[in-house]
Amino acid sequence: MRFAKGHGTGNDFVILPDPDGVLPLTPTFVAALCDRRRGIGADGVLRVVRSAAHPDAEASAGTAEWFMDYWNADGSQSEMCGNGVRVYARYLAEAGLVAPEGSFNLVTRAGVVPVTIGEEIAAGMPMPRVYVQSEATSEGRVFGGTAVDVGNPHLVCPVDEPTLERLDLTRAPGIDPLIFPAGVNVEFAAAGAPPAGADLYRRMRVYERGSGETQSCGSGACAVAAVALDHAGLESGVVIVDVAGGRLTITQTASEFLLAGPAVIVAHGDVDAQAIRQLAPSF
Ligand SMILES: N[C@@H](CCC[C@H](N)C(=O)O)C(=O)O
Repeated sequence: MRFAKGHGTGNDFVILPDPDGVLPLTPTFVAALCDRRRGIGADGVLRVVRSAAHPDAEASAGTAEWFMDYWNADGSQSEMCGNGVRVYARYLAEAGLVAPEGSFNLVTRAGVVPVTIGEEIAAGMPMPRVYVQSEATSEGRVFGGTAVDVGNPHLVCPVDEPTLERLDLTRAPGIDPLIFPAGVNVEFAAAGAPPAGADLYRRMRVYERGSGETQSCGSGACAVAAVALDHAGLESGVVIVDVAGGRLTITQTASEFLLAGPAVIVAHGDVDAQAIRQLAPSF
């Protein structure tokens, strides 16, 4: 089975080219593929499939040719993956499936996302909805936070820099299942001085639903930026969000919420699906 490997600010993905939607992907197979010792290893899987060939995207096939079929490392699916969109776009461009520069639309489970390819890749994310206060718990500490929907669910907890540094995210933070019945991605964010050209600055760590602590989460950075702008009373602005794997720039205007940053493809190869199947017998 052909695959590529790519990442956006250290958020890494196995990319499976499957234009006609014939690969019988299952949660156990995806989890085995993402296993960092016995599989290829990744935070998630991006199946590259035509919208017309996937039941979750058929309705948008007239608007956009390609569908991002995103899976978390544990085999669950999510509505949105901001870094996934950007890495997927880089893959399409390098494979000659879209123009190497310029804009096109990509279907996701959270709707159609406009993407612009240049040195960096920018995704026009769904407008965030900042909706309720909640809490996360970690190592017996309770952190107040704000729930944000960016197509997928997030809980953004402001912390100071020493706390951010010390947090143990090897275990999932506790969350309120009544507010987040389908789980939630939890971001911890510390404020700092904005670099030139930015209105606000945050450093962020994230525990992703279905993947654990990752080096970056694009939709999480958007959620952090949305809360930062909201708390600052700004309806538009540029927010720089630094993550372990690099820097993301989020720009809110009256009509757009843009997520921009690097996205690279680092490898192409063949994976032995039979060997993966032995880890995941139901494939
Ligand atoms: N890393 C992604 C988000 C992936 C999905 C998330 N784990 C979820 O379950 O919602 C990003 O870059 O946005």
